[in-house]
Amino acid sequence: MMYIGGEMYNRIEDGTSMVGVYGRSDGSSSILTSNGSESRESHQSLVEWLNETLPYLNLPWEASEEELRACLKDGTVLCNLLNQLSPGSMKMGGSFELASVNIERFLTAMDEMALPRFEVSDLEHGDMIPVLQSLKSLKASFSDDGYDKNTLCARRRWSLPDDHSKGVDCNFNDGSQFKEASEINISHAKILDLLKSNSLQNTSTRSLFDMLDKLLDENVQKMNVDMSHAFTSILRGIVQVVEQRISNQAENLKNQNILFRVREGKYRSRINVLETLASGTTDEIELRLEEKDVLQLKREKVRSNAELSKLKQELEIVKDMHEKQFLDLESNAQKAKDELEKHLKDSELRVVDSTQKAKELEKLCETKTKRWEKKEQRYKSFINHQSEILQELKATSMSLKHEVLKTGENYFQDVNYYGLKLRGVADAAKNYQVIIEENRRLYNEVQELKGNIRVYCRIRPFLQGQNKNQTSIEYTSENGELVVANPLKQSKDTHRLFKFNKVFGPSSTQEEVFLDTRPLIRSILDGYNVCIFAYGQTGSGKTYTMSGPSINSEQAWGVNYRALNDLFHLTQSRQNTVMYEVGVQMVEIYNEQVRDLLSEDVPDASMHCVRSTEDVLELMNIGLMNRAVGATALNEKSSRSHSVLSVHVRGVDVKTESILRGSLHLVDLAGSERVDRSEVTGERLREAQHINKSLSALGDVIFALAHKNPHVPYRNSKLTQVLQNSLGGQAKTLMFVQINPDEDSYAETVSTLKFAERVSGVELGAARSYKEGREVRQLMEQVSKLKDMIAKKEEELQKFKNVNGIQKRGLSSIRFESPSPRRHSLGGASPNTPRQRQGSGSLGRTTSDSADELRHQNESRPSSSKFSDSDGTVSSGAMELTLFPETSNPSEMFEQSEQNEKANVGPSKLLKHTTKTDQTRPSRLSISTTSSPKALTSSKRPIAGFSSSVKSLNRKR
Ligand SMILES: Nc1ncnc2c1ncn2[C@@H]1O[C@H](COP(=O)(O)OP(=O)(O)OP(=O)(O)O)[C@@H](O)[C@H]1O
Repeated sequence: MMYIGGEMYNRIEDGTSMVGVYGRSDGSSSILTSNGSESRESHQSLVEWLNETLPYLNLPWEASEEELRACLKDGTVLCNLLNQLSPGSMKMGGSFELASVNIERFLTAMDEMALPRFEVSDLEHGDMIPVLQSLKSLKASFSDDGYDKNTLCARRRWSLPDDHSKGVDCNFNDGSQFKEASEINISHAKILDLLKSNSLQNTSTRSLFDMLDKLLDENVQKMNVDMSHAFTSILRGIVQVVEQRISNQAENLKNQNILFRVREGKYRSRINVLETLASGTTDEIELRLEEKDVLQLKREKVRSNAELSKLKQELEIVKDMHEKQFLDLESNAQKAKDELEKHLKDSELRVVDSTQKAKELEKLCETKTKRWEKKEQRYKSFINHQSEILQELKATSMSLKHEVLKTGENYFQDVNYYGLKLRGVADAAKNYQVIIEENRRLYNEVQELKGNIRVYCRIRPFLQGQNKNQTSIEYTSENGELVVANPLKQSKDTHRLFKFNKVFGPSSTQEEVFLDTRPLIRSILDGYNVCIFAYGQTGSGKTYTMSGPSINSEQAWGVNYRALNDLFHLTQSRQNTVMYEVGVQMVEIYNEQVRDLLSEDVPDASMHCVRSTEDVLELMNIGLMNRAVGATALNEKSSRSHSVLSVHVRGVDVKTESILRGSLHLVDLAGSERVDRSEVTGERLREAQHINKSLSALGDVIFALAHKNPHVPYRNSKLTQVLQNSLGGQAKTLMFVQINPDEDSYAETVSTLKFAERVSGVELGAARSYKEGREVRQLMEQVSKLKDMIAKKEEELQKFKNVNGIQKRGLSSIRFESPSPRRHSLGGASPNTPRQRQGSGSLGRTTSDSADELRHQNESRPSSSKFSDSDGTVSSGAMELTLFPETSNPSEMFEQSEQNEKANVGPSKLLKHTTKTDQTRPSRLSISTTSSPKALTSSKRPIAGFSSSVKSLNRKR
């Protein structure tokens, strides 16, 4: 567009300059000057025309070029001239306007009219011909024979008011408005207004093209639908104007061509006139004029001819040029038209395209805008939320900081506080063990004073093949606490707490167990009666605790061996002050029958004097071998009987000759489990029933003792009869409660522990030692002598009765009144007397001796009445006598011991020995159930009281 516009513009200029060239060529100037008259004529006509147009000029008719220059130099005249020709076409800036500005404004107008122009310098100080030529052209344009259309057209072009101070384009005020409009992107309405006001007509072609360019370049992208229509309209308007101009130009050119032809004709006619003049009047001239003039004329003619031919040539050239120019212009116009149309189509397509794109863009923009708005909203809310959270976090962090600081302070305070406390605790902990020991000792002492039955609990370790994880033992403590729980039921109710004097865990050794038992055992050397029994279900370790798994290893020894071993050591260490005698009995209660374990052929308890540990071991071996052992599902070697090992000690103080008597009963009870669990039938079932019966009788006795009942049912079983002295008397009693740790035994364990708990609450009263002083002994001897005397007197009396029948009745009545020795020995009113407890105190004595003793015992033990047997058939005291016999005359026991010593035999040999000797001299230590010859031959001398009592027991079964 620019190119086309620019080209067109140049063409027009070229055209103009051609005109100028035509007007201002040196040739023409010389022609004008050479043709003085015509030149003058034209000069004069120009001056004339100027004066006519602007009368105030009042130029002289023959005004020189310099005069004209002076007149036209400031440009005002030129502008006024145009204003005069086309009134109001030029806005005059007044006297302040610069000359160059006025001239330029004039020249621009000339350009627009496609009239030849001149240079400002020409007017100022150069050649005036171009100036004059230009004015002449102007004059010709506005002359009557000139082309009014052009004039009108030209007039239209520069007739609008203009801001002359804005340079070349400033002439076209509306064009500049368009330019501005395009530059500032004027509104559609404004563009349309411009179109309607037809201002485009007055805009230069170049400006139009510029405008178009800018519109296309800058606004097509931004254009919306409405704008695109306006834009199309503008384009159409511009194209129409350009077309119109091109056609005008073409018209102009045609007119100029015609003008040139007219002029050519004129020049031709003039040339003809001049030729005619030259040929027709030669003679006259020659005649009339002087030869000088003729020559001058000839020269002028030649020159005119030359000039004419030159003019012709020039005319031809100009003609050709014009034609060529015309053709060029036409073709250019056509090209421009085509290109413009093409451009228009392109523009339209682009506009449509742009419109579509704009629509799409608009839609896209809308959706994007919406999306962005949504996003913005979301971000805003997110940021708000975040800032709220941040605030909260800040607040939290502050509070946390405070809290941390506070906690830190508290922590340090606490640390200091607890440090102090800890120091206190550490100090206390140092003494804790000591205090615990002290507490235990004190507790035991209190228990001792109260006479409580001590209870030690021992937990058997898991045996091989048992699952160690399935235990019912939850907790054990040093101070005798034990918690059992049912592992099959996971609730708190299943947890049970028991408290005993001591709890030995599975890892406790035999030695540890004995160490806690030893003080008790040792007390028998001080004259106390001690009973230790082991209670628990089958396989819970009763035999293990009491006897140990093997007698061959000292480490494995149970309480029995260790106790006797310890006693021997003690008796030896004390032998300078006290002379001790130790006798041992071992029986078992099987199916409610008492059986001696040390003498096969003697069914009742036989006493065996022992002097060393070896003696004891030998005796026990015999006892263990004789013990009834049966196989059950629970324990292969489960003993089905209660075994009782009794140790009797008699000590004589060397200095005071006072006598100490103490006894120790070590009882290994049969398994306490229920019958149904033993899975036994027949004989085994009967055994189990007996065992259970005796154990429940034991429980009843303990229950009666715990409640301090006036009646204690000792007689309900052999076991309770055997243990009567230990349970009800003023003895020291210790029970080992044995438990299995496995979960299967939970029920048995709990029932065992419950039983043990009841036992531990039983108070027997403070234990008392039996010490017999010399005086008492002397008195007893006196009593014995007196008894002997009475007996003699009775014998004499009997003889006398036999002699005198009359006196027989009276004697009988006396005998009836006197208490029966047997009755006394069997317990009578006070079976629990010391003599009865000693049992063997009546061994080898007469019934009168027994009666004396009984009397003595009644005096010394009035409180024993509570154990009296109401029916008088057999008393627990009788059992006491049989199992825990005491020789009233210790020398008998020593006598026997000495005999053994002389024979240099141990307990087993003693058995044999006694077997042999007892046939002739029954031992006082031996016990038999009957006084039959068989019994007498069974190595021990039968004890009347014991025999009868055992018989009675067996009868009771
Ligand atoms: N403390 C223990 N350490 C190691 N093994 C033990 C312990 N206690 C018991 N045992 C073992 O457990 C098994 C059963 O023990 P024991 O025979 O002493 O039980 P019991 O209660 O006497 O049985 P029963 O009522 O049938 O006589 C034995 O093999 C024994 O060696």
